[in-house]
Amino acid sequence: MSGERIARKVKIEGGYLNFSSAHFITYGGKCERLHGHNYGVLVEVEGTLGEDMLVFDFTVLKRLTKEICKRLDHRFLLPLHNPHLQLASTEDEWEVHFAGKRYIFPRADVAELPIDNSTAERLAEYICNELCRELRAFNTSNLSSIMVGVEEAPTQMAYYKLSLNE
Ligand SMILES: Nc1nc2c(c(=O)[nH]1)N=C([C@H](O)[C@H](O)COP(=O)(O)OP(=O)(O)OP(=O)(O)O)CN2
Repeated sequence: MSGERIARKVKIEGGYLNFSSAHFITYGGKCERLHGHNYGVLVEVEGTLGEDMLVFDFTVLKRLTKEICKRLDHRFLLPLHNPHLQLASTEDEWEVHFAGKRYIFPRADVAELPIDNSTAERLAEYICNELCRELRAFNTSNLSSIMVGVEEAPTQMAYYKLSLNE
């Protein structure tokens, strides 16, 4: 039905939409200890019915999201733009300083993220932006928004929602 004014939503969650990563955030002038989370990811896409009566193909959305999760899985999440961390790199390693602490990470074990802190909020934003970049290869003219949720633990989740086609 063309000119449809009803908003619809598709959602993908669970399964392999997860990543297990190490991180620490800085907050309140402090830096957490290095620790890990089994992060869960959900994606919601809103829009009208497009071709074949789909808002967007679940299977494509899952594949794209899984690929992004895979790039984060079993890595240290390094926020490249954290003003409280001093970073230095060589071809093989990242060196991270905070006050008296110094970490050395093999480069192959690091996900280099263009964010200022590896909070669930920023991770949701990062994944959402990555997903939008991947979606440029598809017809998304019927979509109005995309939202990504990142769950640090079953009790705590952060969401980021982006309006599309504005
Ligand atoms: N809004 C947000 N708040 C907090 C975030 C975040 O990303 N967004 N992150 C953290 C820390 O990363 C912290 O590691 C959260 O882990 P958690 O296991 O919940 O910490 P606790 O040890 O305090 O919780 P327990 O339930 O006792 O394990 C903090 N806040």
